[in-house]
Amino acid sequence: MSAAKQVYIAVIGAGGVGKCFLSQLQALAARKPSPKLNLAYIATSRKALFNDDYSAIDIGSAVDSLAGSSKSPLALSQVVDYLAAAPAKAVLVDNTSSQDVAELYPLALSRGISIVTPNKKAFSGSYKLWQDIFSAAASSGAKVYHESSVGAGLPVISTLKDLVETGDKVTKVEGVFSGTMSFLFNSFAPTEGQGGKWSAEVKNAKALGYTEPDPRDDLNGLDVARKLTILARLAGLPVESPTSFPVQSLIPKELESVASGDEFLEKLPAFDQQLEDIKAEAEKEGKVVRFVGSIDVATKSVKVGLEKFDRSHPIAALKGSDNIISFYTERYGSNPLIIQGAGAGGEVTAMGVTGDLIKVVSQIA
Ligand SMILES: NC(=O)C1=CN([C@@H]2O[C@H](COP(=O)(O)OP(=O)(O)OC[C@H]3O[C@@H](n4cnc5c(N)ncnc54)[C@H](OP(=O)(O)O)[C@@H]3O)[C@@H](O)[C@H]2O)C=CC1
Ligand SMILES: N[C@@H](CC=O)C(=O)O
Ligand code: NA
Repeated sequence: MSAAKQVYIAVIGAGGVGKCFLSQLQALAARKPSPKLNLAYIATSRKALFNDDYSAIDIGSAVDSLAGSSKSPLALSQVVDYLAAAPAKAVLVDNTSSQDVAELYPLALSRGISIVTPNKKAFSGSYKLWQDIFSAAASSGAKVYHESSVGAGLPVISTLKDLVETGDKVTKVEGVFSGTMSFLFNSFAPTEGQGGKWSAEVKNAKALGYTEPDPRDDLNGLDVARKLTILARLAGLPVESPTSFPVQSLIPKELESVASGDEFLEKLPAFDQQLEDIKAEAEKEGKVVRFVGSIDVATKSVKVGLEKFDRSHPIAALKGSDNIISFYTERYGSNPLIIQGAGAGGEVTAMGVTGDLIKVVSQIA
């Protein structure tokens, strides 16, 4: 097959999502699509695997080979140089939650490298970074897709883009945007039965691969704030940052300054009563508490935090790590367009990433 029929892929990050992505990529590559998908670089923060002549890394054994590799990762700007010099078009798949990698996107895009990622940092950082990313993509023609940055593999971003690009007017977006928060409240404050201990459920959410690498990024509301920042920007609001609107944190004040996520998890059981009190207050009204977010486009207001719901409300009745996202628009009137399903987990998140890769490859090769 000629070089022109190949697409070179670099993968940064091989954790919960990255490993699932690699197995989906292996299945995709085995289907022998045209063009051929050539894994040319893979790295974690400590190790890398690549060949100077761009010969393909075996996808099926990439994780094991990476663990045994003696190569250090290239500096991020060198990753861009390496991909820009590849014999055909290249895609950078960022499966990290790194701000440094996110800040590389404008440079990569400006050099013709497309980006596919579940990482929220680039799209919910400063508004300038957002503008730099999309103007670099517009000038070079490189593509940038980030479906899994909101609602994991659920078609949230593609749906919102379709609404906006087809001329509908989005008036409000609301719902449950965190798989971790959904799982925590569904198991700690279920609509029926007792529920588990808050700190134990936080550990479970981490073990199930729902949390951010540091679970405090979920519990402080910032992960949901990032998702709302992304959706608000796509709906036309130039939100400056995820800290420019009210966000409720569930981190106990006493633990705000602990040094690491592990130390936080160790100390959290001593503060379980704080969440028990919130749960009991809702129960007194016959309700359950849930962590939600909303964007009101007309008033330009975005907010994130706890609210009480009747037990029969669709938000109260969610299961597992499910998200529920309602789009109110002029066309849909008072019956919103609703998207519901798993909002976290390696396989469903990787599905969004692999789906994005398929779209990019079909456009660039
Ligand atoms: N888990 C989920 O359900 C969802 C996750 N996401 C997003 O997906 C991304 C990945 O999440 P997840 O897989 O759970 O996280 P993990 O912590 O499991 O994996 C992160 C991976 O990124 C690597 N990494 C981190 N920083 C760097 C860096 N600077 N350079 C190279 N590699 C780096 C880590 O390597 P090392 O171990 O060496 O540090 C690790 O391999 C995040 O952005 C997250 O927000 C989005 C939707 C759902
Ligand atoms: N930690 C996030 C992962 C997906 O974005 C969540 O729990 O929703
Ligand atoms: Na999504």
